Amino acid sequence: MLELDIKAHRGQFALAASCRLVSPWTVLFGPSGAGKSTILRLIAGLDHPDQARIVLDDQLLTDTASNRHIKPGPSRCGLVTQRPALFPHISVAENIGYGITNLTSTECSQRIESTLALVGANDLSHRPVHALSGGESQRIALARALAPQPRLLLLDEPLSAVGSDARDAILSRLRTWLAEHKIQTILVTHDVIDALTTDAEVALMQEGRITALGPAADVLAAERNRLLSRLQMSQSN
Ligand SMILES: Nc1ncnc2c1ncn2[C@@H]1O[C@H](COP(=O)(O)OP(=O)(O)OP(=O)(O)O)[C@@H](O)[C@H]1O
Repeated sequence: MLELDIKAHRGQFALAASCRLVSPWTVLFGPSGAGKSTILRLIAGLDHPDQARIVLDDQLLTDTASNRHIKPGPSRCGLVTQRPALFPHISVAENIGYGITNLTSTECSQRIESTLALVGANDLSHRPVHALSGGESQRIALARALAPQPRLLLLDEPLSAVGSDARDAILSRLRTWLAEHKIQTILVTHDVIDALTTDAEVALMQEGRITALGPAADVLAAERNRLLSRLQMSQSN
């Protein structure tokens, strides 16, 4: 369970979010500029809040009142941003192995291989980073965040440049793997279908606030109906 109570300002934008995410897989949905990326960066500890208390199960990640926080990095959470920033001077495999600690080199190689399989990218293992396409870079950035097996994973539109069939396959494998490893995950997506097909708990964010939280079919009922009527209109034209 992830408990959030966060207040922050960015220029004119005010974020004030208070909620308890109990589902292991939450989709954070909302219009552009609602504050989705901002809240993920605050949870990851990369930005300073005005005030925050963030607790993951029994672990206090941030508490501004007592001035305590766990520093950003794999020991706090994994974060995949919209624009993957891979290390350009090392190989794909080395990028993925970067955050892995406490494993022998054989175990580390196995972990890299199995993580590459999860994102459907075993053939990219020895590629130089500069030779990756946008979608391939996103897969490797996702694998790099998964490899240390953090307790919390924050995914900000991680597969937006990957085609829909491949994305569905990766998300489906990922759901199973995350459940097996008990990794709580927040996924930001603009895609209603991603949220509906993964049967997610959805947090709706609008103007810096969480305005609804519940099963995708309830929270996204209006979006789903809009999508269906667009499909019907396109079929009748
Ligand atoms: N450093 C900053 N200074 C001023 N305004 C900022 C800053 N960072 C973010 N904002 C503003 O905060 C708001 C929320 O931005 P954020 O990137 O979190 O939205 P988002 O929901 O992730 O949007 P999108 O879906 O387009 O990625 C936006 O209006 C943005 O312009």
